[in-house]
Amino acid sequence: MDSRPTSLLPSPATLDLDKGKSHCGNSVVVFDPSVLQKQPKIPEAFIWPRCERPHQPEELEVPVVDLKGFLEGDAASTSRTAAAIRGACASHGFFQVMNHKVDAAALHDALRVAEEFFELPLSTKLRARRRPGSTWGYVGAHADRFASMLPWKETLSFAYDYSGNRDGVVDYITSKLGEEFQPMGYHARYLTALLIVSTESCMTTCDRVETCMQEGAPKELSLSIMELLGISLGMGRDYYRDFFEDGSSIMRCNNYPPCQEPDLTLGTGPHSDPTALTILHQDQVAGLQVFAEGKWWSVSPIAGALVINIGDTFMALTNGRYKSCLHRAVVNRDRRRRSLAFFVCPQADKVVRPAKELLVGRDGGVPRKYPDFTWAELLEFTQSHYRTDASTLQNFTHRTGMNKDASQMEVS
Ligand SMILES: C=C1C[C@]23C[C@H]1CC[C@H]2[C@]1(C)CCC[C@@](C)(C(=O)O)[C@H]1[C@@H]3C(=O)O
Ligand SMILES: O=C(O)CCC(=O)C(=O)O
Ligand SMILES: [Fe+2]
Repeated sequence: MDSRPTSLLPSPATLDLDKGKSHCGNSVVVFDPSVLQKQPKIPEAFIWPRCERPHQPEELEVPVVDLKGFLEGDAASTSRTAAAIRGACASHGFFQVMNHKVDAAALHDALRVAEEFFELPLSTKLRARRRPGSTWGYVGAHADRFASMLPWKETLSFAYDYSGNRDGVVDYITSKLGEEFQPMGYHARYLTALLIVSTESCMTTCDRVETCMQEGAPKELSLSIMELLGISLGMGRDYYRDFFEDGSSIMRCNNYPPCQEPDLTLGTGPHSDPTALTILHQDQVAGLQVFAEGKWWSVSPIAGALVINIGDTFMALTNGRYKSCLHRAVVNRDRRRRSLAFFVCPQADKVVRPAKELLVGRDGGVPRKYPDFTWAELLEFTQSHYRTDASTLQNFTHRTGMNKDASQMEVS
């Protein structure tokens, strides 16, 4: 007889939250990785349809771009880098960057800090759980929002304010977990700063935190990539840098525990990121897969490199010239996997609209593919109305009635 748990309740690995219901009407359940990772049969809710199930694909050859020359102002190196990025973004939107000035020790520390959080007892983590509609906080398997095809992961997310004020992170952690967790709050603040800051290895950790906070350096890597994207599109280096300068981004730590039936589930389901750009640090355990040329490919970690991918919002800004590509994360039997995703987003109310230079083709005007929208609108759609997948932008367009003749819309 099949002893598979049919639901998440009342397994010891799960817990009723506030005896409540989620906003979609399901019992609110959470999963405890310390129990679930040892269960020989995973609960039904984590099983994905056969057509979505993972396999071991070949490696996708994505360009590994060395940022050294560009960051030092070398013109020849900058145009080679921009050309490599142009090729990747026009086909699948994925590339990796080396010599990005985020030091390896800082990334290692960031993963360790995230791990410290994920190893806390479930009841403690739940004190920091994300509230419906918010991007902040701890989430286990998205069981508060969805009832089936649950992802085999837990996440901790923070809004990342480009103004350089990260005290909100400390306040959030201490208000949810208690004053005794203030050091972890500072670690989390440190973590949000580390991923995108230029640091010098001789500085102590404290010095680095202070530098991040005082000089507002944390946004530099994402804005450097925006410069390269601008150059690669012939828009000049400042165009997207300026657009994203006051951005409102999201930092997310993902923890994918081991799973005894890894072939039946997914760590993160197939989706395109709704955001503009994602900077991803994976630990040394492979798991990221990209759908290109009609099949799934692996994008394995390269020591020292960060994975960059274009999201739906940047695809819309380029009227579809640069692609936001379907990807997912798989899990495995023996090793937990961790990743840090920095989702770069425009300021919430800024209108996302392609520049007129990108609406000119060989034979004249090119019709608009997407309507004007704001990041606040698209974010609200993904959090309240639609589970992010391959067609988020398309469905967002239809749902909001913005599919009126987009080609007639005003251009900037
Ligand atoms: C705005 C966002 C929604 C998600 C987090 C950020 C950027 C990526 C989105 C997500 C990771 C895409 C896969 C599905 C999702 C539900 C997840 O598995 O976490 C998405 C995030 C979310 O809706 O919380
Ligand atoms: O963990 C990964 O490798 C990818 C996660 C991802 O795609 C996401 O969080 O959007
Ligand atoms: Fe993603």
